[in-house]
Amino acid sequence: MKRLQVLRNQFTQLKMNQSITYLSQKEAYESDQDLMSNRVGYSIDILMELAGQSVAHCFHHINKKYHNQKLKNILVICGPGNNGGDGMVAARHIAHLDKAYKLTILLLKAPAKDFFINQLTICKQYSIPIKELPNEIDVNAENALEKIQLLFKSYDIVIDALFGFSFQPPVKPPSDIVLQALKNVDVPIYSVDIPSGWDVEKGNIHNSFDPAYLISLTLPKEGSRNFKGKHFVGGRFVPYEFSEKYKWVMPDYKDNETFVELE
Ligand SMILES: NC(=O)C1=CN([C@@H]2O[C@H](COP(=O)(O)OP(=O)(O)OC[C@H]3O[C@@H](n4cnc5c(N)ncnc54)[C@H](O)[C@@H]3O)[C@@H](O)[C@H]2O)[C@H](O)CC1
Ligand SMILES: [K+]
Repeated sequence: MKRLQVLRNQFTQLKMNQSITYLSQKEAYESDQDLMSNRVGYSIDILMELAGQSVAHCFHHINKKYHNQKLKNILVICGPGNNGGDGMVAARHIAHLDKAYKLTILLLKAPAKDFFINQLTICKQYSIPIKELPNEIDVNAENALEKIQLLFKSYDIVIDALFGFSFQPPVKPPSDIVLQALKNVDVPIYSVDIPSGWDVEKGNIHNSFDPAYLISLTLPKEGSRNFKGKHFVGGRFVPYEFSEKYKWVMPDYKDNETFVELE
């Protein structure tokens, strides 16, 4: 009888995850704005903290389950927008989960906004080195691609927090060379929200890299429907009323977990 109940729960879970809602770029943007409206009351700091923490928890779960907790040396590539901010938050939460994790943040350029400067200040309290690509590598040199690939290969894992749901192709330099380098490294890549360089609605139509893992936030985006790797969602911060308001089917989170794997 108990076994039957377990199977029934698994089936419900499977059905739920298969039929959850996928968002268009516009829907992702508008619902994010709604979360931060006076009506709902979140701020970007709160949302990013929750999003980044769910990425960290999910990352740790994957590392334990699929890599025997052996991968320790982690590069977090952070882009200029909030996807990059999620990467910064995730980095310091990962630092809390196992003292053996060694994190490095790679920025494409120095951030101008106080908000990101503050995020990096917190990361410094965790002794996370913060590198800027132009200080590491001359991106205009002939061998720049090779050098970036070598840099990436010196880590066990790369977390891709370069672009999220606001990405508009075509990709501009120097991000183009970074995406190209990611295509040629064989370390596991974890993408935050959407694999960078993918069209948010049409998927990998610009021949970008294919990450091993994707951690979508709030809900997956249309472009990730045909994602072939292991797909997770972190979004256990969206008020229940959003399901009703937007006719969303949200994933079913278990116990006290902040992420869920899509089957
Ligand atoms: N509700 C949620 O799920 C939350 C998600 N969060 C994260 O926020 C990002 C979206 O953030 P946003 O700042 O709007 O944009 P991006 O990070 O995607 O990047 C914008 C950044 O990138 C530049 N850019 C755009 N296209 C290109 C291009 N072709 N080439 C080069 N550069 C490009 C643009 O100029 C901007 O500077 C979402 O995905 C989540 O990860 C929140 O953190 C919390 C709530
Ligand atoms: K990304």
